[in-house]
Amino acid sequence: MHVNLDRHQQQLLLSDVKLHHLTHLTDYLQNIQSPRNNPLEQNSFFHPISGFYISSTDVILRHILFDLSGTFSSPPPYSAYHRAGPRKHIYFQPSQVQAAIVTCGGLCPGLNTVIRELVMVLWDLYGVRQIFGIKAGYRGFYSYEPIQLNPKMVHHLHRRGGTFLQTSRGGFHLQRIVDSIQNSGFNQVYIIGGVGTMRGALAIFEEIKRSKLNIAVAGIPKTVDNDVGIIDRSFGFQTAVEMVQQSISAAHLEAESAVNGIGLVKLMGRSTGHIAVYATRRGLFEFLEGRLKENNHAVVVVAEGAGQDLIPPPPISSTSVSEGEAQEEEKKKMDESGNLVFLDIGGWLKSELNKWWARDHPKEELFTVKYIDPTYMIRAVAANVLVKFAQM
Ligand SMILES: Nc1ncnc2c1ncn2[C@@H]1O[C@H](COP(=O)(O)OP(=O)(O)OP(=O)(O)O)[C@@H](O)[C@H]1O
Ligand SMILES: O=P(O)(O)OC[C@H]1O[C@](O)(CO)[C@@H](O)[C@@H]1O
Repeated sequence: MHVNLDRHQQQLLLSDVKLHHLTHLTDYLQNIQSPRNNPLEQNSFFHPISGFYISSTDVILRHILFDLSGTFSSPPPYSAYHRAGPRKHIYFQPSQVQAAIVTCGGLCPGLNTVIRELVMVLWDLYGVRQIFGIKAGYRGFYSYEPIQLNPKMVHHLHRRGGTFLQTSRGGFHLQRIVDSIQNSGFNQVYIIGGVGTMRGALAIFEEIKRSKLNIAVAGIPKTVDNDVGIIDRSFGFQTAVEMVQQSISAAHLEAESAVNGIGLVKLMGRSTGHIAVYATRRGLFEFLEGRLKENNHAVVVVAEGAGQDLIPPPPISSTSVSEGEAQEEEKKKMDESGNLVFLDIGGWLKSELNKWWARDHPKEELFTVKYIDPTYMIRAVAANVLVKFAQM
């Protein structure tokens, strides 16, 4: 990007933009059918207006904030990605599409809305009739019969939290999954999930490409943790933030209604946010001291991944454990997908706060800590806005 600024004129030239290549079926399949007009052209209810279709020159820049004064210049190249959305020409004949939809990982508000919109768009706008739900995450590809979906089945889904298809962690066996996709005749696979799920989707796609299969894979990122690269946030994030407000407000009221009251809230988000907490932890007690003097109450919000190295691990069942037992203990620290299972920073912090008060305030002043852990209430709710989807 070249920036040339003077008082009368501002000129911004876009160069040095690096468009990341998005592998297309035509990149590795020779005998692919020629593209056909999008069936939306013939749809009696939906008339695409000019500019509706996304073309290969529509891009989205990775960074959208720039300092044009040059004080904090960001070196090129500037990453750009293809935009998702409906194309004027498509490569699959809708009558030959067999679509599979799967949700993996933890819950996030809006999963059901995405499932519903996928089914509705495929069915109503594109005329696809073979749409299947894969039960319980990646393992569902090889462990359960697919569920055939239609608009009637998913009609009310957007009003419900959770995932109608169920979800799970672990169970990622690449070859079994790809074999099952192939044996079931799926040629469009929609994979909804977080960062782990997206890694899995990429591995599936790489295998499909390596085997030169005519199967499209679409990863639909969801995250309440904000830990999926490239995207700033996904559907459901706003709902989760809104849900948190109730807990923070409850913590605030509890704190305000006590003498020297502290409301403590633990929030999900894996390690997201813990850097900020690390940066401030040394001054936490000093900060609270001042806050209580000034306000008589305080609210502390702590990220679930914070301070893990400070919390003493739970005692190992026996002092002389065998190697096998020690390995079992190690495994308990990971969930089925290999994510670290966090120790409870909230419970530990509550007890540390009480100890601090007893130690440093010998005058027997009143002190209350109320700890709220809204963990699953934040994500196990319906999304507050409809997530609209119109891409294929
Ligand atoms: N590197 C990886 N390669 C292939 N599959 C993976 C990888 N990491 C995780 N998976 C699989 O992806 C699925 C979801 O992963 P995980 O449980 O970590 O949740 P997630 O997608 O990160 O979502 P959440 O944010 O809710 O944790 C699991 O079935 C897991 O086995
Ligand atoms: O459902 P589980 O396995 O308890 O997962 C909890 C984790 O899932 C998330 O809610 C979503 O990734 C994290 O914020 C949290 O650490």
